[in-house]
Amino acid sequence: MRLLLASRNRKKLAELRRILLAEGLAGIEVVGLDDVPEFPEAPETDPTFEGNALAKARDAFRATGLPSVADDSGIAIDALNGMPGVLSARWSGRHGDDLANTELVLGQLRDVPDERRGAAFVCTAAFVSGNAEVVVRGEWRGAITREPRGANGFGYDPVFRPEGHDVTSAELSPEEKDALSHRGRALRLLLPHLREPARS
Ligand SMILES: O=P(O)(O)OP(=O)(O)OP(=O)(O)OC[C@H]1O[C@@H](n2cnc3c(O)ncnc32)[C@H](O)[C@@H]1O
Ligand SMILES: [Mg+2]
Repeated sequence: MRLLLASRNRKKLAELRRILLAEGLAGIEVVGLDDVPEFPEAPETDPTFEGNALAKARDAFRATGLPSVADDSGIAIDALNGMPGVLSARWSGRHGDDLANTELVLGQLRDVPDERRGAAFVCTAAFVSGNAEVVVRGEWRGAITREPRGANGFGYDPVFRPEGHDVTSAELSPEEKDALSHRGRALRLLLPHLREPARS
């Protein structure tokens, strides 16, 4: 069976691929959007991670006929009432500009004391195939630092210090991040559903 990972974010795609391959999905070949003919993608307009993930996975399944996984994710900052949330990728106004997005968040939190800098990474993963639609959610709590640190990962990783750690998630190794992260948690919840159709 071929499984399509429907993301345009190269670094997110690499994480999705890495997490799934680490789980040893026998009989499943993981492909990305670059491996299938291009298709129109609806804008991500839903106010919830779940709604956007499902829309992305449905688009991909409808266009390709391949069982498809989509991930809608972001960071929810307590002191910003849960924002940027679903707007995380374009918080600064420029989609995918990780540097501008993190700089903006650091500026918005400049006067927020350490004990109120809590945040959570959220990942919802949706799986759509011929006979099933499943959506799961993984969360990873931590705090927003005062300066970026570390070169691994992407997005807000350099300014996110996971609970129980003294380093940012951009200072964790890829394997450490996957073991703890919102994305790792969500995908591991999805695994039993992915294995199901591979047997039939
Ligand atoms: O929609 P696709 O094509 O998958 O790619 P995207 O980058 O637009 O993805 P989202 O709409 O789900 O937005 C997710 C944003 O949230 C942030 N984010 C999500 N997971 C993250 C992680 O593990 N580490 C750091 N930042 C993350 C990062 O800024 C992402 O661009
Ligand atoms: Mg997106």
